[in-house]
Amino acid sequence: MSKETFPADHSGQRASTLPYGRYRPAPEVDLPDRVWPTRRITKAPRWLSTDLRDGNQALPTPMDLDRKTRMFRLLVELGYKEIEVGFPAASETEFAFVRSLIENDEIPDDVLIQVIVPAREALIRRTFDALAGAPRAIAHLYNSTSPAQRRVVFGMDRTEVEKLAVDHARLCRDLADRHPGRIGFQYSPESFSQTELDFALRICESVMDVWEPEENREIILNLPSTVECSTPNVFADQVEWMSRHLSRRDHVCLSLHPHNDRGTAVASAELGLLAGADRVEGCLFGNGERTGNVCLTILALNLMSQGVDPQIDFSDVDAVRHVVETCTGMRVPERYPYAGDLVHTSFSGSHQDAINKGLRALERDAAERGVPRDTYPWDVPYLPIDPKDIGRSYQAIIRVNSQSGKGGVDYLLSTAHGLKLPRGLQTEVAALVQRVTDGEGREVAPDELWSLFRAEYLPAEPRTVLLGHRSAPGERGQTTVKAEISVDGESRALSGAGPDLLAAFADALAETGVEPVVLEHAEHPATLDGTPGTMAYVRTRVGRDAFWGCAFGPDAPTASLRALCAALHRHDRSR
Ligand SMILES: CC(=O)SCCNC(=O)CCNC(=O)[C@H](O)C(C)(C)COP(=O)(O)OP(=O)(O)OC[C@H]1O[C@@H](n2cnc3c(N)ncnc32)[C@H](O)[C@@H]1OP(=O)(O)O
Ligand SMILES: CC(C)C(=O)C(=O)O
Ligand SMILES: [Mg+2]
Repeated sequence: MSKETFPADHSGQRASTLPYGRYRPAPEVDLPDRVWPTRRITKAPRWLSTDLRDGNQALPTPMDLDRKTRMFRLLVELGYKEIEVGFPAASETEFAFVRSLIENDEIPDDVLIQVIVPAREALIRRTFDALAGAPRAIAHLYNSTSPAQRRVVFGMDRTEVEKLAVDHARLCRDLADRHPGRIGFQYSPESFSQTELDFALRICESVMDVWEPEENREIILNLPSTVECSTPNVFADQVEWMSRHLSRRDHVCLSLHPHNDRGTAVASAELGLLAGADRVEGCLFGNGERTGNVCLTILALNLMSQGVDPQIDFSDVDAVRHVVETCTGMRVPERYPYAGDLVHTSFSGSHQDAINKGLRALERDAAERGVPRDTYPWDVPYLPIDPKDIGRSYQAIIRVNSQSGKGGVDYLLSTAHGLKLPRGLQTEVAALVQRVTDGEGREVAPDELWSLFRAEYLPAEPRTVLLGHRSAPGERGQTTVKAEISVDGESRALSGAGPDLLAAFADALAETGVEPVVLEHAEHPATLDGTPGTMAYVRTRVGRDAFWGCAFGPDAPTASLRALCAALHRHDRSR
């Protein structure tokens, strides 16, 4: 036994040349009695889709009027009740889109549109112009608050930035008071996640002093991680701290707007909800600035996977993906949670085996308990949810390459062709397929797998063909058989006896010079090329070797005897 320490020390791991010393860790939040780690998410938050704003502003080619309209209709259909429809002061297209929604009566009564505007007078006035005639809307005012933004973008100190927010909040209120419809307010201290908490609180409080939230006049305070810059637990601390310190909390809807710079926007949103947030802003499939906004699809389906109703209809996630890809010109990658092409697909053998067994167990248990399969509690290894629940078929769940094993092969042959291969045969077919996948370094498609199987085990023209047979009970419980076969085109009549029909046929075949011994036999009802009948599998020893053969027939006896002939055919071929 080696005297080396185990686990091996990592002294061989070298310091990188990355300039990590340039970066500072996110400050910790002083919140020793934080409660978010002990909580659970038990209901859907309020959702806001910002696909038409943050998503749109991040596209190489922003959506035109038609695409924006298509996206808006999709969001309504999915069940979003708060939709940020744009930045009307940004461009003619943005302005025209808001106008078209209002003028064409596109906004259902139970849907609130939101429009964003920075703390700049001309842009605020233009934004309210865009809202003319809207019975209800949310005006979303923002300005950045972090030290870096105060210093380099605004060249202002804290007091000046606070005044910027307050003055423009006041303008929003004046314009809203003159608007005939009902305008709600949202304020975002942009770059909240990089802002000192005491300043974020102070500026939110000052804006609230202007907007005066009260019973039936809620305002939304939206906490963006404009740039995600800490682990999600730190973000959760920031949110809990704000939630606890805000005055008028009962009249504030606390909203989150996580970006995904560190790849943890989903975790940040989830922990932020535990920390007391009421609402999440994000985009379908995580579209948005840089690495995107938090993905609304993942958040919703994560809830579903925990037994919580997300209140958004992702029952056909591929259709949603199609519309989003068409409207944005962006592609959802293969490994994207829930919606990527490969995320419900398994190539590796042990995964396929477990999925195959898990799906069969589910079918069996549901049937035994008389519960419809689609409502039976889901517990299939390697599949966090039933792909069918989000409108995906099982077709691509298992794909066969050199990493695959018998479970995968069995799954494909059983789902596509209704075969129930005996275990030993599964192993053999898997090895046959491996020779192609490994040898040629490629995947074998379901149709090719079927062709390979048929060519090997279901020979169209076996050497020995069963032309007919009759069986009868014989002496001492034996079965006798009279069979007519042709070998290499030459007809022969044979007879034999044995403990069952197959053994009797094997006995009869001895007259042809072979002496097969039936080792295993299985059969089940099946349909081949549209014809109903029986599929049979026979493993027989001939000499020192054993061979599987399979055959289809109109009835079980015929299929079984033909399967024995198929096994002999393989024996002959092997010589
Ligand atoms: C984090 C976010 O996603 S916020 C949303 C950002 N979305 C967008 O920027 C998309 C739409 N934007 C636009 O169309 C344009 O940038 C416009 C119309 C808003 C403004 O365009 P311009 O007037 O040419 O200004 P530009 O964007 O180049 O510069 C921003 C100016 O506004 C100031 N500013 C930026 N944000 C804010 C804010 N929230 N409140 C007040 N002033 C702001 C900057 O300091 C800068 O001022 P300066 O010109 O005195 O230096
Ligand atoms: C909420 C707004 C201002 C935003 O998109 C952000 O901060 O990321
Ligand atoms: Mg954003």
